[in-house]
Amino acid sequence: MATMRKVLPRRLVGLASLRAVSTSSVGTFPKRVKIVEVGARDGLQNEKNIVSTSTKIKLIDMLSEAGLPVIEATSFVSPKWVPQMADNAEVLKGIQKFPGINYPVLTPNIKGFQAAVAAGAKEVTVFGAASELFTKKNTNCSIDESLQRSDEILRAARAAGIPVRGYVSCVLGCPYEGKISPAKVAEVTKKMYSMGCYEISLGDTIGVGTPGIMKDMLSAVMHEVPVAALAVHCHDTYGQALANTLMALQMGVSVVDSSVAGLGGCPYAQGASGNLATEDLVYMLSGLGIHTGVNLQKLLEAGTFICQALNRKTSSKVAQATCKL
Ligand SMILES: CC(C)(COP(=O)([O-])OP(=O)([O-])OC[C@H]1O[C@@H](n2cnc3c(N)ncnc32)[C@H](O)[C@@H]1OP(=O)([O-])[O-])[C@@H](O)C(=O)NCCC(=O)NCCSC(=O)C[C@@](C)(O)CC(=O)[O-]
Repeated sequence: MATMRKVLPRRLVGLASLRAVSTSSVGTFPKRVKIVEVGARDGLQNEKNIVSTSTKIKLIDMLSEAGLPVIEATSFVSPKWVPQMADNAEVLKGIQKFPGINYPVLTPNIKGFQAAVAAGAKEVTVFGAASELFTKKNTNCSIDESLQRSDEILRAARAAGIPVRGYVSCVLGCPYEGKISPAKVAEVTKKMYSMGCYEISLGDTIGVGTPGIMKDMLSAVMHEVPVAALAVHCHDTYGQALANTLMALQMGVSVVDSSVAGLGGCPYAQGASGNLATEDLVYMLSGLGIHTGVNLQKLLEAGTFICQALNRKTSSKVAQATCKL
């Protein structure tokens, strides 16, 4: 390694180590992981300054070039609540649709679903939470009402042949209620699954979880919902996102949400910081010999592009390491 450092610029040392796939036991890790890239939606929704539509479109096109299999494109929420997503239809219509890549969009109610379909959405995502107070702050309703809204969308989507993904937020803690019981997470996740969500992403919305809490929560949820239908979505506020994700992988989860450059945060979750950086996730999975289909170099370019557009430093450790020549 010391020799490599002398010969190769630091940027390439990192990339070279990616090729040195670990031959040690990977235990029960999945052979493949599907990455759901949420940077263009979760990453940008919290930005105070409005990002131009053309920048959003270019970012998504670059992420498509990098080979991400699922890219959340935007959300059809109320522009009064999240002004940054007001150009949802233009973004969805403007992006290149790569064959084999899904571009789901968030829909909070039937109005959002209808607007999404009119703009050409082929997949939508409903979102709820395991916390009453967060649900109220985020969508101005109770958990039950939120589930009813999701159910209405699921019925309409079924009739239109549109697959629906689901989110459950605050699975490892809530900014307003604090601790959330694994039983409550399991209950809400089970309801969403029974209503017809093909996959449910469990969100550590404010990034307070640690691997032990992730294990307890997932154990409870996996009693109710098959692990093949679960994903994890970790914010990195306390630097635990990669460790929490690794725990989930060891427990059989093979779908992981992440955000290019570690962008992210929910405007209605006080204290929420960025997501797990996709670059860091891809680097770790690659080192474990787990297939993602993502081209790290192109992903890094997408991260550089959006950070320059936002005039901010990347939160990805891999991007930081590979840029300092
Ligand atoms: C759910 C509502 C709409 C309720 O908001 P409300 O104010 O109770 O709704 P309303 O029905 O009274 O409507 C208010 C206005 O919004 C309009 N409206 C109503 N719906 C829509 C729509 N779909 N699209 C466009 N416009 C809409 C509606 O027409 C009306 O307009 P007005 O008559 O005043 O001119 C609102 O609370 C909302 O949009 N919330 C979304 C908040 C949000 O986007 N949060 C971030 C996403 S969740 C997240 O980030 C967490 C996650 C997923 O990443 C996972 C994790 O980390 O845990």
